[in-house]
Amino acid sequence: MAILEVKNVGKRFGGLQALSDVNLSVAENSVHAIIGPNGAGKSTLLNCLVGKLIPDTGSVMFDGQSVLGRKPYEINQMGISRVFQTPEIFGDLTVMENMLIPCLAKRDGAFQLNGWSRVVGQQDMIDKAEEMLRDMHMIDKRHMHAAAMSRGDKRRLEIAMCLAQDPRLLLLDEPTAGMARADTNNTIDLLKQIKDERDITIAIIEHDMHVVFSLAERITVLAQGTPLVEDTPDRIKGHPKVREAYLGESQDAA
Ligand SMILES: Nc1ncnc2c1ncn2[C@@H]1O[C@H](COP(=O)(O)OP(=O)(O)OP(=O)(O)O)[C@@H](O)[C@H]1O
Repeated sequence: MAILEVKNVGKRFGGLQALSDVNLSVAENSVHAIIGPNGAGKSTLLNCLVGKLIPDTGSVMFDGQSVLGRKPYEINQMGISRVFQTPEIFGDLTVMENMLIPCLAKRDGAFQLNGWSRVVGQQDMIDKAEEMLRDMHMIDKRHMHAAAMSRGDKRRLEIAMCLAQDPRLLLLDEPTAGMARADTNNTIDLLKQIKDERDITIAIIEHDMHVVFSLAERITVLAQGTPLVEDTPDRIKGHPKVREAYLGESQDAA
């Protein structure tokens, strides 16, 4: 069963048709990758899923409900969490303080600026944040300032913050961009662990074909704003249209 159904989505920026007739069906509990050359429309599509952009045409249904016209925080509350290309964490706060923010937001519906005062003495919030850090193998870093961590650990923290909201769909926008190979491999292992241990669907935009082929069960290839092909990783690897439009760009991918 599909948890996310995108039908005939189009988006124009002035004279540029960034997306046209995009259809995408993401099966529940799968890992679905969206790949394509630079400028293919991947980020625009993701932005249409989370309420940052409103498509000109088409529909986006999550778990049978339309996300169109909803604000990003409402879509987040429906169960869609997004991890950005650049980790969105609070560098001046400790790892534990960062973790408490989504825990509070989940409980209260939104994070309030006076939220900290309400954490004091609330052991259940602290327990939840610690449990998440333990799950993500970050408990020993809980007193560290987030800014002092490696790029891989920042990404790990951001993913942990998304998971604390118990999303049903996790959207990852180039989660390994700018990472060294060791951090990339750790992120692959982390995402595999998340997939194995949770009732969650993952949609991932990624340029690194090692990441895509390590994780994805289905792949949609976008080119010039429209899906070129959708198939299993094995079939995508050998698909002549894909090689021509995308994989030909990278020797790694062949
Ligand atoms: N806010 C905007 N205003 C005008 N044009 C935009 C805007 N956002 C994206 N575009 C254009 O839309 C097209 C698709 O961009 P998009 O960022 O979605 O591609 P992408 O596949 O994510 O590329 P990349 O892999 O380089 O991140 C590009 O030509 C881009 O310049």
